Amino acid sequence: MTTLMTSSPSFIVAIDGPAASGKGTLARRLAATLGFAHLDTGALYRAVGLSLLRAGHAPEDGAAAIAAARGLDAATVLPLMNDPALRQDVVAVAASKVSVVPEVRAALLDFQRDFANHPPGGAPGTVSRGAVLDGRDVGTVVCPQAPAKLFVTADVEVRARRRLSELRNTGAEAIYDAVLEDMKVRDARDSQRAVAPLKPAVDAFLLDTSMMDADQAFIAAMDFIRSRPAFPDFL
Ligand SMILES: Nc1ncnc2c1ncn2[C@@H]1O[C@H](COP(=O)(O)OP(=O)(O)O)[C@@H](O)[C@H]1O
Ligand SMILES: Nc1ccn([C@@H]2O[C@H](COP(=O)(O)OP(=O)(O)O)[C@@H](O)[C@H]2O)c(=O)n1
Repeated sequence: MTTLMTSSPSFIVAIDGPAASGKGTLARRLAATLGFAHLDTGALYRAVGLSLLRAGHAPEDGAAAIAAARGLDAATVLPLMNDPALRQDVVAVAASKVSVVPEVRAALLDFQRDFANHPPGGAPGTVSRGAVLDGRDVGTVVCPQAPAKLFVTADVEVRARRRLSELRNTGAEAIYDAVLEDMKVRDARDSQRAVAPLKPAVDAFLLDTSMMDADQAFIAAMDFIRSRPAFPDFL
């Protein structure tokens, strides 16, 4: 990852979209190509959901969710990012329930903004020249000043098939109808909540990946990012 000792502003790529639209796959590849740091903001909400489930609380328990979100810091969250337990469907559902609570969202905001503005480099104490964050409200709330915003989507049936094969590849037992239904309920909850609902930023580039493979989505996203006036000339 590129390191930098100057104080040039971080170039932020904000990627939002519904479940299994391909935003995480795209964000990881963009970050690797550009030499930027990557933050999967959904993993923060999943970490709150998972800690509630592990402590035996219902995901609807707002007070427990607020306490869990306030207790997360970089030292606890970053090692959790690759924990396979975060990827379970039950954790995704819990994440979407805790993410409705405004105090939970507020508790996670500073961490996300700090990551975007001071993205960590590959070695301790270094920073990257930019950051790619993916989630639901990165372009609208977390980093509304980001020079490159993308809204990645796909038909819900396509997304359900993608998530089904992803779950089955991890050895989980999953049924298409149940995955599709869960996804519809989660999409509705994410889009209809009062605070930071899932929606494209007004200046977001809309990328419908229903008929695209991951390579085609990557090429379209890179073309858009390179076309942004603030795109750094060192890349
Ligand atoms: N454009 C694409 N076409 C087909 N499959 C894709 C595409 N992008 C991602 N996938 C696959 O779909 C699944 C969900 O992608 P992911 O990036 O995790 O979505 P999200 O982060 O939006 O939930 C993964 O198994 C991934 O490999
Ligand atoms: N920036 C974000 C990211 C995720 N979330 C919530 O966290 C849940 C899990 O997010 P995710 O990105 O890990 O989910 P997938 O898109 O991978 O299925 C979402 O359904 C949202 O409810 C959010 O509210 N805001």
